[in-house]
Amino acid sequence: MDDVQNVTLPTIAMLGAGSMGRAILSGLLAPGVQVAGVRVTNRSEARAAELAGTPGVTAYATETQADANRLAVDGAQVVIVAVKPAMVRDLLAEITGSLAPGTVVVSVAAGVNTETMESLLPDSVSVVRAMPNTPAVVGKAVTGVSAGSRTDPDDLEVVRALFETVGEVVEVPESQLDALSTISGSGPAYVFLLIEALTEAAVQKGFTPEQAATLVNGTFLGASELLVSSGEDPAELRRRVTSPNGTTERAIAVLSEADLPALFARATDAALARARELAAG
Ligand SMILES: NC(=O)C1=CN([C@@H]2O[C@H](COP(=O)(O)OP(=O)(O)OC[C@H]3O[C@@H](n4cnc5c(N)ncnc54)[C@H](OP(=O)(O)O)[C@@H]3O)[C@@H](O)[C@H]2O)C=CC1
Ligand SMILES: O=C(O)[C@@H]1CCC=N1
Repeated sequence: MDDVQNVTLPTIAMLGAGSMGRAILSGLLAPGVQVAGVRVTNRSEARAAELAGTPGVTAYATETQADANRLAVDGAQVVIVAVKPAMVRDLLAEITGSLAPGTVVVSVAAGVNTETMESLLPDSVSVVRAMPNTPAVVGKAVTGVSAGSRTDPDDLEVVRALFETVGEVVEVPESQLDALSTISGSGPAYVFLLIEALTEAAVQKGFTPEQAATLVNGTFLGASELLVSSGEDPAELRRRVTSPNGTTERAIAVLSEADLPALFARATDAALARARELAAG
């Protein structure tokens, strides 16, 4: 991701311009990324209209143009499906007749597996699943990608290049993609929850909301950068903050009572169970 210069991508159709669709679009439209063309569809006209003015983008709203999705995929080499999981099957049924042989359909939808999607599309179309996360907006996504049964290495390379425009890409077997989603797909929400909680504690201690945001956001950013740039074990970095018999030790003792590893295991198990419900349709 550090060098997205000279990336050339084929014509892409993005179906669904919600949180995730727009986050991916921000990477595709970044300087240095050459895309043969970008077509975007969205159900509501308001969001499509916001994007319609973007240079290089053609936007359609299904609300006002019934064949918007079919128009967008016609001639596109890569189709990104970024609607809610419950809508994926209907959307694929809608576009199946408009896909050219060799098109790569990439779904970012949680749960819905490639076998289901392949069964709804022609044999000549390859299906890939991707699980990005919202830091794509700032070029810091982590995206898991998994090939379907009809995906050849070139297809996967295109998908990798596409998601590298918004961050890092990790290839995993599809059997692990829902688990990956519970970690990095949902992960930004866990981090924001921790930030919200620590900010609330700061405000309770008398800091203004602005001061609290500076203290907490700066601490998360600084700690993350320290972790990544030092390459050290987070447990060791934590120990360096925790002076023997000091203040942090008391705080960590309280936090440890909550058994955070067990709590995160339960939370991610719950997310995984939901992915399986979504897979069932
Ligand atoms: N949010 C996240 O962090 C992540 C989400 N995902 C996946 O991304 C997908 C989208 O999630 P998210 O962006 O959060 O959801 P949103 O509800 O924000 O986005 C979905 C978008 O799809 C549009 N839409 C609905 N039906 C159609 C249609 N038939 N044709 C074209 N557009 C349509 C909606 O339009 P309207 O303006 O009318 O609502 C909406 O803008 C989900 O499958 C989710 O599992 C994956 C990884 C992370
Ligand atoms: O909550 C969801 O279902 C999606 C998938 C991962 C992140 N957001």
